[in-house]
Amino acid sequence: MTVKVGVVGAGMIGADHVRRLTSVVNGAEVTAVTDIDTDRAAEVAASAGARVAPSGREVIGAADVDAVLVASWGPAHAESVLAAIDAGTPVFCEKPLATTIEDCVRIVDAETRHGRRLVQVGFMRRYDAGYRAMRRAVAAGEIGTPLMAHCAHRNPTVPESYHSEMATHDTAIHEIDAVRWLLDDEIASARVLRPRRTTRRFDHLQDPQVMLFEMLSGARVDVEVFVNCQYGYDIRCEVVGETGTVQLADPEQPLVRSQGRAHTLVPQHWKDRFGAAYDLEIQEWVDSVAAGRAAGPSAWDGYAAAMIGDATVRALHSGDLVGAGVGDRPDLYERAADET
Ligand SMILES: NC(=O)C1=CN([C@@H]2O[C@H](COP(=O)(O)OP(=O)(O)OC[C@H]3O[C@@H](n4cnc5c(N)ncnc54)[C@H](O)[C@@H]3O)[C@@H](O)[C@H]2O)C=CC1
Ligand SMILES: O=C1[C@@H](O)[C@H](O)[C@@H](O)[C@H](O)[C@H]1O
Repeated sequence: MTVKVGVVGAGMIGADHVRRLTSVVNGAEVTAVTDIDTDRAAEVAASAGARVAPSGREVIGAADVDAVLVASWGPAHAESVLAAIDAGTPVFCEKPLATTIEDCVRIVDAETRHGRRLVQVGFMRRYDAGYRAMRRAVAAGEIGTPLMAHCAHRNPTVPESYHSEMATHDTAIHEIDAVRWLLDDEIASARVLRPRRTTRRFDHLQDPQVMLFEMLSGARVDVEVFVNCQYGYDIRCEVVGETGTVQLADPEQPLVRSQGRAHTLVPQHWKDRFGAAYDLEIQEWVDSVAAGRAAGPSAWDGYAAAMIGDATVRALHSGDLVGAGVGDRPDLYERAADET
């Protein structure tokens, strides 16, 4: 079966996913593309030989669309995801699932009423070979009971429109999901430390930030977010257990020895660092649609990340310890131990 995909949002990552669906992934074809920027939609649709649709309404539920990929701006995600659930259409939604808790709850409720999972959220770390190896090591008990995790998320620079809350909602949201999944645990509370600010920042931006999470098990997680680190895109993670540690491996790069120096390259962009993970994420999504069973990060994971994100932002502003209050996972979202 070839899965016919309709795309809502053809910006930077939307266009990259269209390229991926068209020339990397097996078993998929892009049939329709929409974007509020109609020139952009036309250009990206042409690159895939797809039709241009005037809005999401002409994509979601259309006869030539088996599944929908949502890569519009965060505030527009909920409308498309809810429309897809209403049409009974599988939907891949880039992170965040939605930008308000209320919309995340609406999505979880709609999917629960539907009775079958349709939504996958774009937390691509779960498809990265290094993170998968770490999760296998933790799950196999190789490091004993996890006690702590240390993470860092560094971007070289961000545009001026990036503000302090985005360090959580846009950036650390990946670590929030990754540690819940790596440790098979839930985040219970958050605190945020404000280190000395880099001078290479905008006045409105607290950068870096250090987020401190306590898991329900009592394990502690620290996440450094530093989005103007200048030197590259650098993602780090180490889980410390009772009898050992497991550390995220950097993607393989050649080590060059030349002119008395040894050096290797640091990726400059998330597209390069996680390119293979995005490929696998979209391939596994297409495969799950073809098989008729949703897998991967769920709407519940998107909701949980939003709850924890809100608590983290409140902690940033107040300086207090703030409870996340995620609550119990509904039965629909219980997952098999080997699932992503
Ligand atoms: N998983 C990951 O690592 C990444 C995820 N993202 C997420 O992907 C989403 C898109 O990000 P970018 O591509 O970087 O942004 P972008 O600004 O390049 O693209 C967003 C596109 O959505 C369009 N759009 C906005 N509202 C729309 C609507 N109602 N209907 C149709 N199109 C609409 C805009 O015109 C724009 O072309 C965001 O949610 C972002 O957080 C972005 C980068 C990396
Ligand atoms: O999702 C992403 C961006 O939206 C975000 O702005 C970056 O900080 C992340 O590294 C990237 O993975």
